[in-house]
Order: sequence, then structure tokens, then C-alpha cells
Amino acid sequence: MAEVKIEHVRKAYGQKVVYKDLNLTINDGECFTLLGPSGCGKTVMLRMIAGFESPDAGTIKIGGVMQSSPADKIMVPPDERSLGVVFQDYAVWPHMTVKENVIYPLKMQKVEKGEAERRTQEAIKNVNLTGLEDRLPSQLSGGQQQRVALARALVAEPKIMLLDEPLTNLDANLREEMRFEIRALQKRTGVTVLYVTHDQEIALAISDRLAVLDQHGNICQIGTPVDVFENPVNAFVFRFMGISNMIPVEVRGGKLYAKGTDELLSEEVKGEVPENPVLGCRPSDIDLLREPQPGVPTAVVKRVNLLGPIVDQRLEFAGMELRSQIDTHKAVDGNLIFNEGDRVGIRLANQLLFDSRTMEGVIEDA
Ligand SMILES: Nc1ncnc2c1ncn2[C@@H]1O[C@H](COP(=O)(O)OP(=O)(O)OP(=O)(O)O)[C@@H](O)[C@H]1O
Repeated sequence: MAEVKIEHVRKAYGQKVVYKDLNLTINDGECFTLLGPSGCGKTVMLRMIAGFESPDAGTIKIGGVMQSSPADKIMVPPDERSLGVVFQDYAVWPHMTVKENVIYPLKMQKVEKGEAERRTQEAIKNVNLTGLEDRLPSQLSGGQQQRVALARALVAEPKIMLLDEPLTNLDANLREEMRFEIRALQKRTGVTVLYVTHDQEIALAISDRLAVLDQHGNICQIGTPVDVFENPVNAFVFRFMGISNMIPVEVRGGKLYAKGTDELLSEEVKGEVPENPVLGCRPSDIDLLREPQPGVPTAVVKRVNLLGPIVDQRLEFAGMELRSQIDTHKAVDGNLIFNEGDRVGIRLANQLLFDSRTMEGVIEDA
């Protein structure tokens, strides 16, 4: 069993409280991601689980066994926690070949030579580097070097792998390939993976479950990728999961209007209305109508960008900018690529209402 259980953990550096009361369980054999903005405390959490840092209070158990408990003066050292760790800057040794890099932890553990050889070959095979054993890191691509780091972490047969943004320095294509490979590797070996990132695309792609942290180190939501994407608990989570439009709204006579206007967004209001409601919608949730129609909100096209498979169009609506994205084929078929200055009708395909006070803290992509 390699369940990680964190209970009532507190951690501060001087005045800076990173975690007030952290509670989190990572199940045996799952790929779990911590997703949150820069500085929210992801690395601190990994370092506490790994045993590089002690919590100020609370407990951390792995497989039911206490690892950190300041009240009981328990602090199991990192090398006795059965963990594999790959950090973003956890470089492989440049003067050693792939094989020498990977076998190194087993030499340190004084594992018998034959067994060390066998396990090294297996770890190299698991990360698809067979045939490159004798190369030096300088003769490998960035992605291959990261795979060496993964193999070196795997070879010691850890119960848990802790991965801290290991793909950040790779180019987009490699990142996509590697996240698929990490996922496949995790399924093949059954190792529990805790992955840390600020990149929601990676989190959605590789996780069985993920936790979204806000900038204060609070866990806003834990769920499957589909859960979190489709049913975000607040505006922060919604905005963190992708490009978003946030429209301040108000309810009058049971209908939903853009705030301070007569632009009718919906004939009915679904669910509870928060105190300061904002409506969240993705660029793909906005349907554009070629001709403005009575009773349908109208926007003015400000900028048109063909981004290959999608057309991204910026609209001015009720004094704010909205972003619409349509599949390029559909946009061409439906005559929905506009000119700057065109007036268009808009319909919203969903209705997620949030309290605007939960919008704080997301840094929008440009
Ligand atoms: N050793 C330390 N001493 C003082 N403050 C620290 C220390 N380590 C971390 N912090 C602070 O704790 C907070 C959380 O840091 P952490 O590195 O966990 O963030 P993160 O979520 O991993 O960010 P990023 O995505 O940028 O790596 C930050 O405000 C950081 O400045």
C-alpha cells in the first residue's frame, strides 16, 4: 500500500503561512496532480512528503506508516521513505552514460550486481530508452534526458513517484509526448504518482484525480479531470482550467441580464444565484449569429484571428471584451468568420454562475 495521508498539516516560513490546515489523501496506485498558481505551495508540499522539510504541525503517513509528526518527534529521512523524486532541475549526471546514471541508486544501495543489471535494463525499457544505454546525456534530446531522470527514479522501485514540473523545460511537442508516456508508465508499473504543475493541460491529461489549490494554499476542489473541468466549484477554479469569459450579470423578473444593461442572456435562471453573480463561459460556449436579432444580445467584432483549427474572435459586449472560438471548418461552413466592426448576435451555450469574489488570484494567459 502506498497511500499518502496528510492530516492537519501546518507550515509557515516566518510570517508566510503556506498551509494552515492541510488535509489530503492520495490513493494507492493513482496518478494525482496538485495544480495551482506559482507560489501557492506545491513544491513545499512535495518536499514535506519527501521528507526534505518537516511540517510545523500535523502528520504525514505513507502506506499507513507515520513519516512526519513533529508532536511525536518523528521525521523519517528522505532515503527511507521509498520515494522516487524527479524535480524540474533534477539534472542527470553529464559525465555518466544513460546506464551509469540509472544504475547509480542501486550501487548506492549495494544491490547485488546481477540484480542491479536486470533492474536497470527494465527501468530503461520502461521509459523507452533501450538501445541508448551507452550514450552520454549530451547525446540525448531534452525529453530523453528527462526519461533518464525518470528511469533513475524508477529503478529503486519506489512506492511513490514525486514529480515536480518535470516537463516545463521541454518544447510543446515533447511535453505532449512525455505526458502520455508518464501516464502509460504509471499504468504499467502501478506506482503511485504525485505530479505537481501550474499547467492545467498537463493536469487534465495525466491525472486520475487532481487537487486545485488557490494562491493561499487552500484546496478549492478535488476530483477527476472531467469533474473539475465541467463542475468547477468557484470562479477561481473555472478560470484556472482554461481561457474564460466572465460576464457580470443580474437577475430581473426571473431572467438573466448582463449587469446594468437590457441584454438578455437567458430567459431562465438555473440554480442558486450568488450574491455578486458573474457568468462564466468558455470561448467555445459562445454561439455567433451572422445577423443581430431582436431579443438576442448583440456584440461588435473587434479582432479576428485564424489560429489554424480554430478561429478566435474578440467581441465587444456590454462594455467588456469577450472571446469566441469556433472550429474553423464550422466557421467557414456557417459563414461565421467576421470582419472587424460587424455586429453579431450571441447566444451562450451554458450558464455557470459564480460569486465574483472568488475570481481573485488567477493570472490570465495573454
Ligand atoms: N525555504 C523557504 N523559506 C522561505 N519561504 C519559502 C521557502 N520555501 C518556500 N517558501 C515560500 O513558500 C511559498 C510556496 O512556495 P512553493 O515553492 O511551494 O510554491 P510553488 O507552488 O511550488 O510555486 P512554483 O509553481 O512557482 O514552483 C512561496 O511564497 C515561497 O516563497
